[in-house]
Amino acid sequence: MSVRARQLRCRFEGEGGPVDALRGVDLDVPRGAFVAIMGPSGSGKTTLLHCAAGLRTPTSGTAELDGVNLAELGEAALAEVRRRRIGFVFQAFNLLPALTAAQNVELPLRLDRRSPDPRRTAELLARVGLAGRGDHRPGQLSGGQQQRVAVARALVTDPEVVFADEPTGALDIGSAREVLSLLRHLADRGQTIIMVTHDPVAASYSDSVLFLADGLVVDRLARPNAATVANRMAALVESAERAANAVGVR
Ligand SMILES: Nc1ncnc2c1ncn2[C@@H]1O[C@H](COP(=O)(O)OP(=O)(O)OP(=O)(O)O)[C@@H](O)[C@H]1O
Repeated sequence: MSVRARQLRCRFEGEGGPVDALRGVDLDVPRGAFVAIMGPSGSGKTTLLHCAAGLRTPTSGTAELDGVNLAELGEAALAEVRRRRIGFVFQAFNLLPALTAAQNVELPLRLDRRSPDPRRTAELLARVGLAGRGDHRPGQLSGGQQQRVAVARALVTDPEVVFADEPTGALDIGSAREVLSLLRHLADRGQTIIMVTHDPVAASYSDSVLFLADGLVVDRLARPNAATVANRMAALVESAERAANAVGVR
């Protein structure tokens, strides 16, 4: 599934006044591409992911999946697209504490009134390194294990596009590598992957990196390697800090 956005703007009414999280962002991700989104904290990465996936309505601009403008879908059709065609890994995992790991993974199928196949659930848990943990509840799992349950849950419907918000943020190096290799494999098979990350090594698994700063796309990098990504990020963070200091001085 291709993902496209044009001139996305998103304004939040914050306590200290309005915040423009996105100020005109374009996104073009062809089917089967793996794109990483990076940028300093607060640059709009999560907001972009939510708008592109139809979880949030932008203030203006358009988000399209396979050429269909999400704003033109009714609530029911949009919910169906989200249930059947999109997988989303939330930054805060969003697991249900009363359900086991396996039940959490199967939830998107049950919400779609489909019967889960326990073998497929077990296989997915094994692929994220959680073989034999299916009957544990989130409270009995480490943060990294919970994050891997969240990744397995996003994949259970075999979605055409996976949006992942820092899917390796809580993982040790070995588990992160497993999850990233899995995402890379899915992209090579034709699933589209859009991943927010702070980690240059994670970004190096992608086909291209989009850099955001202050709600705008400020750079792009094709065929990234970790060192080049780290250099670009360092430059971006430095200029964001310089801009913040300049505002403070004024
Ligand atoms: N619900 C909200 N209400 C008010 N302001 C918000 C809301 N969500 C995000 N923002 C603001 O919008 C801006 C962009 O937030 P966003 O979470 O998209 O950034 P981010 O790049 O994902 O940050 P991080 O790397 O810290 O997760 C920030 O200034 C944030 O404080």
